Amino acid sequence: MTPDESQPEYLIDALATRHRSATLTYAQSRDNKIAGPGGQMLPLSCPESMRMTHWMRYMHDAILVGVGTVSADDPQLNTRHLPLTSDKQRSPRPVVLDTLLVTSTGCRLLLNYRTSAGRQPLFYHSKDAPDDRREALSAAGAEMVAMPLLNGHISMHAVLDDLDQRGYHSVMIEGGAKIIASCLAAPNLLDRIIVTVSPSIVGQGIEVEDISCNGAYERSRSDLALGVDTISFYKPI
Ligand SMILES: NC(=O)C1=CN([C@@H]2O[C@H](COP(=O)(O)OP(=O)(O)OC[C@H]3O[C@@H](n4cnc5c(N)ncnc54)[C@H](O)[C@@H]3O)[C@@H](O)[C@H]2O)C=CC1
Ligand SMILES: Nc1nc(O)c(N)c(N[C@@H]2O[C@H](COP(=O)(O)O)[C@@H](O)[C@H]2O)n1
Repeated sequence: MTPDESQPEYLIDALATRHRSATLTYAQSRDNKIAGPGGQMLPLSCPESMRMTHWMRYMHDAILVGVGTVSADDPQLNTRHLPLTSDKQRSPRPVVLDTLLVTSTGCRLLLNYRTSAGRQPLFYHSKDAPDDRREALSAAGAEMVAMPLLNGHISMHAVLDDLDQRGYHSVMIEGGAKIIASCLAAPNLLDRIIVTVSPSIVGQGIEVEDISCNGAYERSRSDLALGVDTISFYKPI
């Protein structure tokens, strides 16, 4: 089953992939916040840009978040805002970076998989993660992949390489703040960055870097107005 509307042309162009392609994308306020105080999830995207985000999910093989995002938001990472996508395979494979395997076995990603409402989540973790956590998450439905750590973190390049070898060539990276910072710090990792900028001012909250001030990326096309939001597209220089 496919959505009853065609994929937006600007996304087909913006997501044109080569081998092993990574898109970093998230929603932020005008003052660069992606969440409220204490990591509280914020409804930043307007309905039109949220729909675009779900189109992006639909157009990638896998979707990656950090464990901080799973703990704070309990996300589903599916394409439910698109019409007629009851075929769960139309959603990208969920991927979680969880160094010490602290994810709750009751999280929605695992619950959806156990109830046949979502794809099996893939968890990347440290080889030193506790055995009992690995066993618990595995029993709850997660597929587990142990990785060596680089400066205390799982290497983003190693994860994308591993996903590529598993057949997940295009990966949409949604956050959160630490994952975004790691991606921006890793040379030659990202093929593109697509940021939804809401007109809201959040004040206190979790902040991300202003990409337009990052010397490694430049605008790849002019901004797009979607509802009340602005979508900004960047590519590596
Ligand atoms: N507005 C938006 O579009 C989005 C907002 N968020 C927000 O972000 C917040 C969560 O962000 P964070 O707490 O920073 O957690 P996070 O989601 O960035 O996860 C960070 C954790 O991932 C693990 N990790 C493994 N390898 C890593 C690597 N190479 N680099 C970084 N982390 C690695 C570590 O355990 C680390 O503590 C939540 O409040 C959530 O609401 C998350 C996604 C999108
Ligand atoms: N595009 C976008 N706009 C917002 O306003 C958001 N708060 C987010 N958050 C991201 O989406 C995840 C939730 O996904 P589900 O709705 O549960 O499928 C959340 O964890 C963030 O990654 N994104």
